[in-house]
Amino acid sequence: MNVIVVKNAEEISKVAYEKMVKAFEGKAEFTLGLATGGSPLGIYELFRIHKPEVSNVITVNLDEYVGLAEDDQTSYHTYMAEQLFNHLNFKENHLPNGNTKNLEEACKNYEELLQKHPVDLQLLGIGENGHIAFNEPGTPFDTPTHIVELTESTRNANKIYFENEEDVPTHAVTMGIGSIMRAKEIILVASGIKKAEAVKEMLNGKLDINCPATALQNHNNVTIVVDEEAYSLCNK
Ligand SMILES: N[C@@H]1[C@@H](O)[C@H](O)[C@@H](COP(=O)(O)O)O[C@@H]1O
Repeated sequence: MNVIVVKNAEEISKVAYEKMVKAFEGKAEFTLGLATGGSPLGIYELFRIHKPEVSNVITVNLDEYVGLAEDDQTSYHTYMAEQLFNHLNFKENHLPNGNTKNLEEACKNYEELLQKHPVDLQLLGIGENGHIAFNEPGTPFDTPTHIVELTESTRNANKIYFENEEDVPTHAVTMGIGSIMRAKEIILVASGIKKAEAVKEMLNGKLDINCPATALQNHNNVTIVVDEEAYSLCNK
């Protein structure tokens, strides 16, 4: 894995943004995999400031909570609309459907979409427990898009986005590790000391389903962009 260590979150966003734009500019069509959470916010801000040409870009997001209406303030649909889709004219935008009675079918449909539009570049964050998208520890590395029950640790980390703790959904629909690994290129961003343990495991640990991000060791085109704090436990 190619590792770029920079000073802080702002620098991470700059490096990731520039790599992403370079990848899709001038391409007839490009499928860009996007992520939510705190980590990509600075990247999306740069998109809003610089407004690159994205009419050739189809976006596919990693995941969505189960049981929230698309226009719910805390859904990932709303997050993406507010951060990006209301500001730039992408060719198409897709997120998994977590608000349906037939979640199995929603997973199947999303996997079909990914087969139709293979991801050229996938942006990822990493959870404190090493999860990628919502693939929690214990998820086999070949899983397609599926329904997950969120761990206490993930619900805890994400509760800041909800008014009440009990509002944090218990389940989500997520691209699987198998789906993510099919992306031709992956950029993972992580900043801050809270991510240091997960980053260390991902880079220095053995392949282990208990740290989903270690799966990335098997991918041939991954760039990890981290700040000094997130990298601080590596090689120690
Ligand atoms: N489903 C998202 C992940 O895609 C994200 O990478 C992770 C880290 O979030 P943050 O960037 O806020 O630390 O949180 C959530 O669980």
